[in-house]
Amino acid sequence: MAGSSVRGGGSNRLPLLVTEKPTGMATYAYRLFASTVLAGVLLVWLYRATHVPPRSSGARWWAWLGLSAAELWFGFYWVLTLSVRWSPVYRRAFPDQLSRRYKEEQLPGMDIFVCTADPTVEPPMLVISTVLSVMAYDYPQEKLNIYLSDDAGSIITLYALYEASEFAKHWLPFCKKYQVEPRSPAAYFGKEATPPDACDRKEWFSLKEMYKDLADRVNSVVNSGKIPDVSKCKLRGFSKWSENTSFRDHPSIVQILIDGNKRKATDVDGNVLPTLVYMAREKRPQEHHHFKAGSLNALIRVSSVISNSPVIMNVDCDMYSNNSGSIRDALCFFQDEEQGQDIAFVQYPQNFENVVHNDIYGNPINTVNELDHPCLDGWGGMCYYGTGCFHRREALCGRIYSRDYKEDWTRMLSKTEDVSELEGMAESLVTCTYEHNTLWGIEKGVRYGCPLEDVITGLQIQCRGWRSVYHNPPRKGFLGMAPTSLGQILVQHKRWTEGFLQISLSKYSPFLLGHRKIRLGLQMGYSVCGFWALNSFPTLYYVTIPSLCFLNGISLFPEITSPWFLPFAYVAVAAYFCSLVESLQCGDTAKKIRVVERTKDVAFQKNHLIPLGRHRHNPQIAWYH
Ligand SMILES: O=c1ccn([C@@H]2O[C@H](COP(=O)(O)OP(=O)(O)O[C@H]3O[C@H](CO)[C@@H](O)[C@H](O)[C@H]3O)[C@@H](O)[C@H]2O)c(=O)[nH]1
Ligand SMILES: [Mn+2]
Repeated sequence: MAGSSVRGGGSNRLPLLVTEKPTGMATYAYRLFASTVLAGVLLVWLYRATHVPPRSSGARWWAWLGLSAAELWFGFYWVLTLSVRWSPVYRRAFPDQLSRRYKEEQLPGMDIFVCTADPTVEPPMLVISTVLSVMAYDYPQEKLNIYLSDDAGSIITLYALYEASEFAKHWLPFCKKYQVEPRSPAAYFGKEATPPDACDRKEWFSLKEMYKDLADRVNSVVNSGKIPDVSKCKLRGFSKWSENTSFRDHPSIVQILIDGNKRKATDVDGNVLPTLVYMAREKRPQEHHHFKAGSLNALIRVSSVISNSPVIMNVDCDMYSNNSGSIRDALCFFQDEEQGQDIAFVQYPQNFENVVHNDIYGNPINTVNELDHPCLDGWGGMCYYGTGCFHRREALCGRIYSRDYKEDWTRMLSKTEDVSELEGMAESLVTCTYEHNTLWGIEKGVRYGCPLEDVITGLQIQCRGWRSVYHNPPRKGFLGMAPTSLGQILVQHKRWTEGFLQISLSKYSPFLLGHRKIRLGLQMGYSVCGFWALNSFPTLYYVTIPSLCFLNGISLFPEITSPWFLPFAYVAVAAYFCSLVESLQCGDTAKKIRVVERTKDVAFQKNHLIPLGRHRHNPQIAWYH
């Protein structure tokens, strides 16, 4: 793919990042092809306009009218899709250069947010495996701060997190010593049945055993619904739950499980551990909580008094870090002197671990990951889709981009020593009423009031002058769970398409909100998803009406011997052929089979990890190999 490339960094230094474009030849060939299709589309429109049957032909006239409208729509939609084919860019980061340029102590602090909402569909073991995977990033531990938002306000999740904080003391040094990948213990032990050569066998088995014990303890608490009394003495937070507490009605709870500042918070090798915080914002039945957007905004505020790092990363609890180098990769973008100034966020693709190569439901979304997103990036604005994304805190909190703004990457919060004072302060920021009459959810933080809050948030950030980039390294940054049954897929797609359509038809449409603020290509790029749902009407019309007319002897298309037949045939064949080639190039296969149940190690899963049949996307399959 590499054609021309733009280098970042100072002119006499090696770059932190390189931006590559396809070769000139490939681009011109595609554009030439696209113009022939455009000519075909115009001819189809011309045919429809010049061969309208007389009004008196009744059904034929009506069918003709509908068909013309459908073809007009398809043509318009195809023009929109040109924007996500036009000029892809591919980014490469050079973390080695980052470490050459900056000493470890000069690297910025990093706040990582994990969201969970329901311990029955997102089992605590899944949540803490994700938490452990992000705690184990290859990054100075004293600069890492992990926050878990629990929208279920579940004491069991806090208990699981407490267990995870103890296990981390063994897991983190082990990961570092043996360069373990991936660093989610569930995914790692699920994949590796025996110790790799580099590992000390005894150490490996004892760690695996320790993990099994942890899973046993957590799962037995999940099953009994009661946490052991001895654990209760260990954390102040446990006392916040009372008889009347429910997930819809409870006070705010902030518990710092590991205080990275404290000397005693060290792993078994004596290295500091990352800060680990549990948060359940206050919930009252009469107050709206704004779902995930509300919890992300609460996390932004809580973290602002505990660590206030200039970079924030967020993941869903079912999406673990699969690459311990992602933080350093992302920093190459923010810290590049030439290209990084105006970057607000770096979005990683959504990849799934539970799909097979020939997935029938198209879950791997290969063309979107390999082509659409690089094109959005090419227009200066990859969208934000809610997980696997690194944000500049200032941009997320509403700052308008200006050339003179210089980020102070090394800023540190002068921390209050007293942990319970800090917790109290943080708790006061996540009460139900805190956001009343503020700009939270409007101009600040993640937007409220729309099913795709993340996409609008990203668009708003771009409208404030910032740019965003897409990074898709060979070793995937994050792996999540894809829905596996037709029912679940339909529900998810309905939510996405509805959400996108709602945006496109509202005042937040990329054409209105982005007018003169983002490039036309990007507005069109957003609209590809935005208007996707509308395709269903012309498609339904196209597959039913002409067939019905055909059965009744009403002709709507040119005779095969007529020259007008050519544009119809060409447009159809060219469009399908092009999308087949694209899919194959992006890693799809022509074969499609169903996601298969993984039977490997089922006994291990059953006994030691998550009770099967709990995860919402995956009722039949345990969520790891
Ligand atoms: O009230 C809520 C509801 C959800 N979540 C969390 O939000 C995440 C995503 O929710 P989920 O129901 O799993 O939605 P998906 O459809 O799987 O998520 C996709 O679509 C969402 C809406 O665009 C994005 O926010 C997600 O990042 C993206 O993975 C999960 O971690 C939940 O725990 C909360 O924290 N609070
Ligand atoms: Mn999900």
